[in-house]
Amino acid sequence: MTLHKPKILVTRRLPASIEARMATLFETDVNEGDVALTSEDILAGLAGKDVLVSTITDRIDADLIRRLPPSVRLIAQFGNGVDNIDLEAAWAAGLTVTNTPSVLTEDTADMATALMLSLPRRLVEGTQMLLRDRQWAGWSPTSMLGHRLRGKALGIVGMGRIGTAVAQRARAFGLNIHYFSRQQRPLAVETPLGATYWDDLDAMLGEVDIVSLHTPLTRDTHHILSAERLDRMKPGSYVVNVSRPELLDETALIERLESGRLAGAALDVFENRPDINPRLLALAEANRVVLTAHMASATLEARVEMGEAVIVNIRAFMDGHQPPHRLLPDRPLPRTARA
Ligand SMILES: O=CC(=O)O
Repeated sequence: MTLHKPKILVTRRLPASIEARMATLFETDVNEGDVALTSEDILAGLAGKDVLVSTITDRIDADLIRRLPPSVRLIAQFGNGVDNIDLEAAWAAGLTVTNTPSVLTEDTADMATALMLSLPRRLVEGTQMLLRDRQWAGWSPTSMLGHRLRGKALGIVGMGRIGTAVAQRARAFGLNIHYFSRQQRPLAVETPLGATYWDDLDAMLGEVDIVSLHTPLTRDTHHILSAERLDRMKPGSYVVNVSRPELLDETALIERLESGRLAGAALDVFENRPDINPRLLALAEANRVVLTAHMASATLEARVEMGEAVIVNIRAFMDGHQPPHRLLPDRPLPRTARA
């Protein structure tokens, strides 16, 4: 049992209800500025604290971990992905690390599905025509023709919680589900989805019309959609990425979109954010890609539930219990700690 209120540093603003609850439960310092803190700012803010509440915009690398004040024993990440944290270094330093999985699964899957629909059905283009170009194409037998989703094949890379939720939605749209994953999912998962498991990603890529990435960024998955693999995709197919930008070779993707080899891409994450590659912006102008601003899990509901999960993790840990979302070294490690 803790005798004092846990002292926590929160590196970004959180929904008001979560900040209010944290203020009653903990001695809370919030980064009011709400821009990503530097390592030095994080370290200065952590003096005398018990817990670092980090988010995916913080770079928690081995150097920062080595320099943490000894009072800090928990990194309670507000987020599902933890590729911004050097987990090996954290564990080696005896720290506990938690995240907030599950609560953003459905919202992220909704967004991936919306992006998947937006490409062949020219949703953004239709809006642009009315709004930017003030043009009315109107109904005609030949105007604004897209492509039907039903009957096409979707290849999901990473059939975890989010990948499975995407498959459920895609199934309702009549897509045939294929997936590549570290492990084959049980029949109880596969059968209702009519899902086909591939243990060879290269082979799957040649069979599907849309590839959607839903794997965490680890040492093994960095550029899992490499230039060579993009070349294995069917001509005229689509890429959807709401996961992490480093899962694909962005330059190689751009080249294949520019050449017309691939029909389109819908991206929520970008290698050089916030400076999005101008070639991607030009492709967006030409309605070849749909770009959103890392907002796949951005619903108020998800953010509040993520905040609640952080609170539960902190309280359990500080009371000497196992936090429900403790990360343990039983999964592939993130590739790097990155901003
Ligand atoms: O990208 C969002 C997350 O990992 O929570």
